[in-house]
Amino acid sequence: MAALTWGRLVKRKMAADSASASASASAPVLFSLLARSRRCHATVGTSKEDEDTHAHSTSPSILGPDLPDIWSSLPTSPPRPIPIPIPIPIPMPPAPPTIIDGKSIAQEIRSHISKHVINLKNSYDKVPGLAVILVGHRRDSQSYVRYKIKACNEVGITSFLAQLPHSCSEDEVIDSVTRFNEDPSVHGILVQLPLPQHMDEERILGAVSLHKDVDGFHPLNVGNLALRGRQPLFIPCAAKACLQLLLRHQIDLVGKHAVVIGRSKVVGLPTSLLLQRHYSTVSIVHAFTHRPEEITREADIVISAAGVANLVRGSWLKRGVVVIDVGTNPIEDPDSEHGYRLTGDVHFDEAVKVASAITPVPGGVGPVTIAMLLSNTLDAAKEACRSSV
Ligand SMILES: NC(=O)C1=CN([C@@H]2O[C@H](COP(=O)(O)OP(=O)(O)OC[C@H]3O[C@@H](n4cnc5c(N)ncnc54)[C@H](OP(=O)(O)O)[C@@H]3O)[C@@H](O)[C@H]2O)C=CC1
Ligand SMILES: Nc1nc(=O)c2c([nH]1)NC[C@@H]1CN(c3ccc(C(=O)N[C@@H](CCC(=O)O)C(=O)O)cc3)C=[N+]21
Repeated sequence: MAALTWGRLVKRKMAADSASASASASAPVLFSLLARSRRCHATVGTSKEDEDTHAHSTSPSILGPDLPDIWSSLPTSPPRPIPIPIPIPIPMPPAPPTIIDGKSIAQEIRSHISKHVINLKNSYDKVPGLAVILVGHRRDSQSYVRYKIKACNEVGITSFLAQLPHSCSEDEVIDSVTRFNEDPSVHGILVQLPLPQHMDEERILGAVSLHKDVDGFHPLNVGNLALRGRQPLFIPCAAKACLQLLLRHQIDLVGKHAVVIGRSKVVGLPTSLLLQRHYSTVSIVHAFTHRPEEITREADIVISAAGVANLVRGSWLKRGVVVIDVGTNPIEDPDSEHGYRLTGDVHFDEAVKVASAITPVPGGVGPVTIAMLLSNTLDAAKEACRSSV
């Protein structure tokens, strides 16, 4: 409606001008009216997006088909002085953000892995095997282990599960690790974390054979990831998943400022190392970082793995930033089936208004992390074939 009303005013003004002014004056008049019309419509919308949409959509209506019907109704007041035309830049509306679909990327990766598993079976009569060691009865750990086993079944990887009670000794866990180290049908070993507090995590993880360390937590694999010119045998799955999501979306990493929130061996540390290998400039934010929002606001890419629900607010982010949310945090929700739901580290509803691309939780990094575990297991089985011929 507003567009039409202004269109009519324009025509009235033109009619008045045409009655008094010479033909040579009409071009600047039209230009000034166009400019004013744009300015006028810019006030109609309530948001920046509205402004831009109106600025684009109204200009044709000024010269539109309703032009002749108001020639007869002239304005009663005298024409106002014509302002000097000022060209108004018309900003392009921001493109809607890409919601990175981890589920479908994981599906693609899994079907690729399935084919390789079949090839390996046909060519070498070898089926990749993944062993998972689960200590205790944490509900979240049990679910994650279930997902891993289900994913193995889907792609034809054999899975083995050792379940130990919370009260077992560190040596009993090491015994399980040793048995799987020696079993030729097991190519990858994963000790589900966290372990009970009374256990020395580093000792247990250090016992996993370097060649079966599909989690990539062995100190030699971590060291080789950190050192230029060296190649780790395995890279931690969540870090690989983050890079997969970025690379598959053709997000340029070279020279970009990436901020990683968290520095754990599971996610933060390997992700920051991997980003450096891809030539990003990396800042690390952790629990002791002062004013983290000042650092994230400078980032082209933010990867959050703090385990703190809704830590990263929209105001922490620069417009156009790419956001990868690794955090998987259960929050109470009496309306959902299990009394809780999962949420990320990033306040999605705020961040989605600022970001150019963002991963959701669930359905972002998580499924790709599991796909990377399958991929590492397949690599371990291939390597075992190579070393046995
Ligand atoms: N989607 C997926 O595939 C995966 C998701 N996850 C999820 O990612 C999250 C992190 O996991 P994980 O690395 O194992 O967790 P950890 O608890 O081991 O590490 C958390 C890291 O975040 C930092 N941190 C904690 N609070 C803050 C804060 N307020 N501000 C800034 N930094 C903070 C800690 O800093 P400091 O070192 O100083 O203590 C630490 O480095 C969890 O939600 C987990 O469930 C984990 C693995 C895979
Ligand atoms: N040795 C070891 N290696 C790990 O890699 C490891 C670990 N221990 N301990 C726990 C964390 C956590 N982690 C996740 C993996 C997948 C999802 C995942 O698939 N999440 C789904 C949702 C799952 C749901 O709905 O419950 C998603 O985000 O869409 C989440 C978290 C791996 N971790």
